[in-house]
Order: sequence, then C-alpha cells, then structure tokens
Amino acid sequence: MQETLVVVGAAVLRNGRVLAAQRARPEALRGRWEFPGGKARPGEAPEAALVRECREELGAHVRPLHQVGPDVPLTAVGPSAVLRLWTAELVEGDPRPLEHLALRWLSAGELHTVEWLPADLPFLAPVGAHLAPPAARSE
Ligand SMILES: Nc1nc2c([nH]c(=O)n2[C@H]2C[C@H](O)[C@@H](COP(=O)(O)OP(=O)(O)OP(=O)(O)O)O2)c(=O)[nH]1
Repeated sequence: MQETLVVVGAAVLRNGRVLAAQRARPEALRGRWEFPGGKARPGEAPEAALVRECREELGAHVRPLHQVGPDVPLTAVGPSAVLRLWTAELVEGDPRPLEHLALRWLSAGELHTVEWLPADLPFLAPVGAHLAPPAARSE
C-alpha cells in the first residue's frame, strides 16, 4: 500500500488571531493564502515536521497544541496525500515571511477575507472557534 504523504499546517495563535501566509510559489498557487507548513519527510513525525517547517519559513519556534478536525485529502499533491492541521503557539521569535510573500494575523472577522487554498477551507470554522470573537458593537 502506498504510504500517506502528510502535509502539515500550523494555525499559529496569538492574542486571539491566527497567522496566515501568502504563497510565493509555484506560480499556480502564488498569492493564495495557507497555514505555514509543508511536507513531512519519510520517517519524520508530523509534529516534528511542523516545528521544522515553521522554523524554516517563519524563523520562529512554534509548539503544536491540538490537531484540528480530520485530515483533508490533497489530491493535487498525490493520490494519498493529506493536509493535517494543528493549532500552535509561539515559543520564541517573531514570525517573518522568509519564504512567503506576506504574513497576516487574522481576527475572527478577517478570517474569510483572504483567498485561502481550497483544501484549507474545511479548517476555517474550527480555527475560527479559537479566535477572539469580534468586539460587540456599542449602539
Ligand atoms: N504548507 C501548506 N501547504 C498547503 C496548505 N494547503 C494546501 O493545499 N497546501 C498544499 C500546497 C502544496 O501543494 C503542498 C505543500 O507543499 P509545500 O511546497 O508547502 O511543501 P514543502 O515546503 O515541503 O516544499 P517542497 O519540498 O515540495 O519544495 O500542500 C497549507 O495550508 N499549508
């Protein structure tokens, strides 16, 4: 049986917001938004891949907290590829876009304002539940 290729993603939370990253490459995905992460290497634990990828992409040390929802199939990446997401917290460093076009800290109200990669869409509701609710309007 073919081994599952796990693409790991980190929903890094800080002050009630989540970090979104804008892809630079490949051209077909340039400009779309995703969770920082990447492919786990053969034999590499997915959580270790998450920490490694965030260090490479953001120059920051993150700690995975909880897995979010079920895996999402990534048929464009491979027949048995999946996207697996964790919430994560920053342990050290201020994230910088070392490999992305831009980074944004999105509030609950901003979560749907960027153009996410399609596979990320099922994760937005459970991630949104971790964000601070929009401030109540005083009228
Ligand atoms: N990192 C990441 N990749 C995602 C997300 N959603 C999604 O569809 N993908 C897709 C885009 C890519 O086709 C694939 C991840 O590939 P990648 O290029 O980030 O992986 P990598 O850093 O290990 O790079 P490489 O070895 O292929 O060069 O998964 C997401 O939220 N985060």
